[in-house]
Amino acid sequence: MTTSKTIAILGAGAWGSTLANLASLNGHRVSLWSRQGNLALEDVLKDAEIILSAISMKGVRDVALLVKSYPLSPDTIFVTATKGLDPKTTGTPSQIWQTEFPNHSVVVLSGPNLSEEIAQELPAATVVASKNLADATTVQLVFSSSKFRVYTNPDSVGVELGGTLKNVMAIAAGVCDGLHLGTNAKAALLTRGLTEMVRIGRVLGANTETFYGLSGLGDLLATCNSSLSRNYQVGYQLARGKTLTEILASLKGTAEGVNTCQVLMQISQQQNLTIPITEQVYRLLEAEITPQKALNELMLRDIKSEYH
Ligand SMILES: NC(=O)C1=CN([C@@H]2O[C@H](COP(=O)(O)OP(=O)(O)OC[C@H]3O[C@@H](n4cnc5c(N)ncnc54)[C@H](OP(=O)(O)O)[C@@H]3O)[C@@H](O)[C@H]2O)C=CC1
Ligand SMILES: O=C(CO)COP(=O)(O)O
Repeated sequence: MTTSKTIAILGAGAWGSTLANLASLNGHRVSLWSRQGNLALEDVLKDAEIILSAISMKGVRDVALLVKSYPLSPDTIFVTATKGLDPKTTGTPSQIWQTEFPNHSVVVLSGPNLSEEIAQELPAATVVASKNLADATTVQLVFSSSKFRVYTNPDSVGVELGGTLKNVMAIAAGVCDGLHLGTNAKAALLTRGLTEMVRIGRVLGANTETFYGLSGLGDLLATCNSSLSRNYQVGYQLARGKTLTEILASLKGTAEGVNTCQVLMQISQQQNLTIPITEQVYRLLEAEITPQKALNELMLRDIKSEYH
């Protein structure tokens, strides 16, 4: 346990509300802010020792700029729990927060954390990442409980990218299950998907090892095997013949993989990266191909060594 902290949580969606509850249960003073709530941002930020953002990617920059217009204590720690990439800069949410608040510590929180299971008090684990171990440890203590086990990691880029990149693979996994391709196909997809995540992560400055931990492989397994995942649902319903517009219209909450996939296509062109699974997911989301055609494209690529 740690001394009681004053915590502002920005974003009262599924994840922000769940994290707010975890911190409250540990005895912290938590205020939850969203555009539609009745608390004023200024009041929520006043005295905050920790500001945690669980805003969808599309709102992160606007909210960061809004927060910037209020006075903060120089010791306030930012925590970001968003899993997405910025279409404007191709950067991560933590990079946005760090750019806007260069003198503050920014900690990433990411892991296999389907919020509905955590809200049901089922056990789960996560990672808080920062080069500043003291600040990561502060956040670890805030959230740790018998139901929520929190690890630290110094590789914040790797931890953040694990949670972000797996969303694209979760769309692919949903397609795989929606087409009833079987267990072998799913194992092949997830394993090659992890290779692709590592390939992208390395050019963006992540440690390879991080992708084999909770925030990489762990989150890949959770999200790709659960119908609770919105990204998985997008893929599953595409395979069942729905259009993306129809799916997004009825989806509860945010499926970040749709936007992430577009940003990854930009990154792959800039960095000359080969990301075949992401590319097929992109073409499918753009309605350029059918799920069956995407499968064929992947199966009939040039044969090669597993290490490439
Ligand atoms: N749900 C989960 O299981 C997990 C989700 N995440 C990640 O957390 C993030 C949020 O997910 P989740 O809570 O599920 O999503 P929801 O769609 O449930 O909630 C999104 C939140 O972001 C806010 N928001 C969206 N756009 C803007 C904007 N332009 N300006 C201000 N606020 C905005 C919404 O505010 P408003 O209500 O005002 O629209 C809402 O509070 C995502 O990046 C997701 O990948 C990470 C781990 C687990
Ligand atoms: O990130 C998540 C689980 O770790 C939530 O996944 P979805 O956003 O696909 O629902």
